[in-house]
Amino acid sequence: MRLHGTMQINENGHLMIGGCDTVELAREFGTPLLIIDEAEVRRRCFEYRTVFRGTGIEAETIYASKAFLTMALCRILKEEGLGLDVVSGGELFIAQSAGFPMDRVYFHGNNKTPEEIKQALEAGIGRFVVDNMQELQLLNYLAEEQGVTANVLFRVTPGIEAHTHEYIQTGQSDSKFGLGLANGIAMEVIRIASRLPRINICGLHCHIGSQIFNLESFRKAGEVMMDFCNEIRRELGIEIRELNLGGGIGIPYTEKDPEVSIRDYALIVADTLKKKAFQLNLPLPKVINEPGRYIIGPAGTTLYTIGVIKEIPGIRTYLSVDGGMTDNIRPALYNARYEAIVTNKAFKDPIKTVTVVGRCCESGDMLIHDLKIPEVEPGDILAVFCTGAYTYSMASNYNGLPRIAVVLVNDGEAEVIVRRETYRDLISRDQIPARLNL
Ligand SMILES: Cc1ncc(COP(=O)(O)O)c(C=O)c1O
Ligand SMILES: N[C@@H](CCCC[NH3+])C(=O)O
Repeated sequence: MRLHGTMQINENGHLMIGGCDTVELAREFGTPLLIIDEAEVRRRCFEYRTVFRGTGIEAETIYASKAFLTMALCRILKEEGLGLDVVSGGELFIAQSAGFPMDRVYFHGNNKTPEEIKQALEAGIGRFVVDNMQELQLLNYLAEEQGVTANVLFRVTPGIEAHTHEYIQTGQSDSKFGLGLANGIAMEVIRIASRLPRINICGLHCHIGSQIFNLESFRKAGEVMMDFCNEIRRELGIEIRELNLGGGIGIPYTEKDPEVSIRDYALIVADTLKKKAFQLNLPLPKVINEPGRYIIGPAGTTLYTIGVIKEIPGIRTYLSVDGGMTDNIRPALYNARYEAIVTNKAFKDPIKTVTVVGRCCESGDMLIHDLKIPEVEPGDILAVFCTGAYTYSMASNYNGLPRIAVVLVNDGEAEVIVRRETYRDLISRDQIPARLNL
């Protein structure tokens, strides 16, 4: 069992995070509860932001909001000097509301609406990551209307299949994202962009997928992108100065997963770009990294209260908790694996294997298939590790379950950064047509 970030077990055998006793946190704030370890978020931001130092490559790190975004997190990211990748007007609005510096915002998405593009232009965001020809034309038109210029990166699908779950691969040619390299569409769109008055071409972007452990995929992506920079210079006479290599570094959810070193990642990227730049006589581009999971995943832990324990003799023990696929869809969606401990019995030896399930009306609502735990009883608290990324941000109200609260812990202090939803929230947007009045 791997403990993450500031986790410790105290003398009572309770799990501590950020100097707070998780058993106390469960009592004070209720469960399910997502705990974010602030020091660990900051440490990971710092690590990413400084990892290219000494490689001779200029680098910038922007956090992929889709992994988890709240206004408090925006403030932390701002202080840590990161930028922000947003994929919707909604994520942009959260950043705007938190006073995040707009010039550090990158706007992604394969189907941005005219309203979202206008919102982003008015906000004065740093970069649009243009995904397709329609968007390019629309962006130029709307920028013209506002009398501004849009700074643009082009999202390219480099034709690389990263070794990860097929639902989270994005770099292959047959993808809804980005401009194809092999079929010439990327070059064609950039050619058109170079003639559009309101488009300022800053660079290229690619993102080959998520939860990737094999760093060689990033080497290949770097090579393909540098070759493409060379072609652009040859055909259009444009020098590409910014290269966004996306996110996607994998994290160890369980002891079986390897731990990827972002130092190794930075060395591979720097080595690849330097070699290619030398070979092709190209300027070294600035590298932009876009991690989501790496920054927030291990910094998050979800607390649940154990409820019904159902033993089917000779087959299995189901241990039900008070959350499930509504606060963490990943096991159901990607067959994702997690580790957990009973936080009030952390010193007790495991004596049996159980299947941890949620409370939704779905047989697929499983959180952990085989968890070894000590003797437990209803009311014990289960802490599931590494749940910061793509959990709260993918949460739903399925089965009328209110979304869970999020608490930020640091140095023995715990503060709510997202309050728990109430039943009132569940009906707050409902309207009853007058004809249905009683
Ligand atoms: C364009 C883009 N950038 C960055 C990310 C962040 O990926 P990860 O959380 O795996 O680092 C994603 C998600 O896969 C993405 O689609
Ligand atoms: N939501 C996914 C990753 C997809 C990232 C977005 N491109 C996950 O939980 O692993």
